[in-house]
Amino acid sequence: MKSSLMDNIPSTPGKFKMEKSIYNHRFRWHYSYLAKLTFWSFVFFGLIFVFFFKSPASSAPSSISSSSDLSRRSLKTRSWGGPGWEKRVKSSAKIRSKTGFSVLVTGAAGFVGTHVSAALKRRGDGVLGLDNFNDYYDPALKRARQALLERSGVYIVEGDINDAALLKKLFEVVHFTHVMHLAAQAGVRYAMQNPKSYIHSNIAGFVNLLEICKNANPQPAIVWASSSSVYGLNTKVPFSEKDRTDQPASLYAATKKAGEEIAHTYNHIYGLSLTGLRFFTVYGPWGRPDMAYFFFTKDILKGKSIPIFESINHGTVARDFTYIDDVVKGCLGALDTAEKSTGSGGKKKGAAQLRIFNLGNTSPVAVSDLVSILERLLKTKAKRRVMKLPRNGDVPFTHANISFAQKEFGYKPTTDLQTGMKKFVRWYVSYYGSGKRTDH
Ligand SMILES: O=C(O)[C@H]1O[C@H](OP(=O)(O)OP(=O)(O)OC[C@H]2O[C@@H](n3ccc(=O)[nH]c3=O)[C@H](O)[C@@H]2O)[C@H](O)[C@@H](O)[C@H]1O
Repeated sequence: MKSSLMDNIPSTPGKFKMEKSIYNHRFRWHYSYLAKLTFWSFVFFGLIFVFFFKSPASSAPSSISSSSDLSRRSLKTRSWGGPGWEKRVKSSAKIRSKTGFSVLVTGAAGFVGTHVSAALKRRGDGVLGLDNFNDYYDPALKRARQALLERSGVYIVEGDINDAALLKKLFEVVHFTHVMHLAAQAGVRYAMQNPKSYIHSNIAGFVNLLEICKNANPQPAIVWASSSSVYGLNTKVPFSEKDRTDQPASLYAATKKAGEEIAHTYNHIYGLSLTGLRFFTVYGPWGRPDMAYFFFTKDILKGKSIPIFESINHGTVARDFTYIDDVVKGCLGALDTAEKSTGSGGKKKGAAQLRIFNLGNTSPVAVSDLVSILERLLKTKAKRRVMKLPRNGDVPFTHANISFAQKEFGYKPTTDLQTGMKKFVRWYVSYYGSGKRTDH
């Protein structure tokens, strides 16, 4: 008898210890009632599930909808999707001049991204930003840059370049003519601490973006940030685009070099127009706190000692420091001379443009001279701690030959380190005060 009761009642049998003969009818009634309840509960929760996971704000291709992804997405409310969001995206990307572009700027809350976005917007291009606001350095600075851009009409979508669904959606909402791809894991030395972040952003993220661009119709032209670090252990100076770049000294450099090779592949197979820009130690207002000139400034003001690297036999370590406004001009020049991609819907129709340019200053300065400039501007003596260049991926010097960029789009840097640092220090003091704040 017990077994038949168990057969009939699928759940919590202990609650139903009753005599079959007397309660037979009641049982059947309970059973059918429970079955209906269970059925409608399934329908109800099923509808809730469909509503939350299949709404436009969270639509994702099956490739990324593993259970862990789903739970992560359900915990973090999507910050994109919906009619209001699409309206904002369209308005930000709207071209406001006769010959303007519609540009997706990845890494728009980053240092170079913010300046480039503002410059494009100023001249009437439509600009939509994308940034994941990661905490590699103080996200508050990225938020402040975002606020700055918002005031000039640039909206930054919060998301990662690895998010295929988001990128796809952006290209559905806007027919971007250009992509200015500046999102990356930056920093040479940090690659030893967090190597995976470089693979995630600089390789996987770049490929993800190229996959979306190759399928877009029309395909955009892409200008993206490579790095002077690709020259690695090259000793021929000044560095020319024709020089060898097969000896990277850091994983950061290796991922940027990989990006250049990946760009070649997408250009070759799919007809994407691709221009890589090798930036040389870019500095200026709203800069990156992980860079030496930035934390030297902070530490000099605080009276903390600063490590100054020197190469073998007390040789100077030098950089071709390049001021942000000059780099922005280079970025715009590259965008303006970028030819259209030739493919559509993932198919190549003809040969497309593939370029690499150095964007440097062509006058390297020793790091110890940078410190002297900062001392003068800050009116404070630095506590110098000179030390041997650690084995951290840093190279002893960089020096750009910029004749190719000059020839192609008239690139001509005009700001020397003294002048540029003056502007940086003025911004730094107005933003952080003269050294008391410690939150960066
Ligand atoms: O051109 C690039 O493509 C790269 O430029 C930048 O790298 P770098 O040129 O290495 O700049 P940065 O770290 O400011 O060090 C400057 C100098 O200070 C020296 N340095 C550094 C730290 C220290 O404690 N002491 C020191 O002497 C150090 O040895 C170096 O000589 C970007 O960070 C990078 O993301 C990438 O864009």
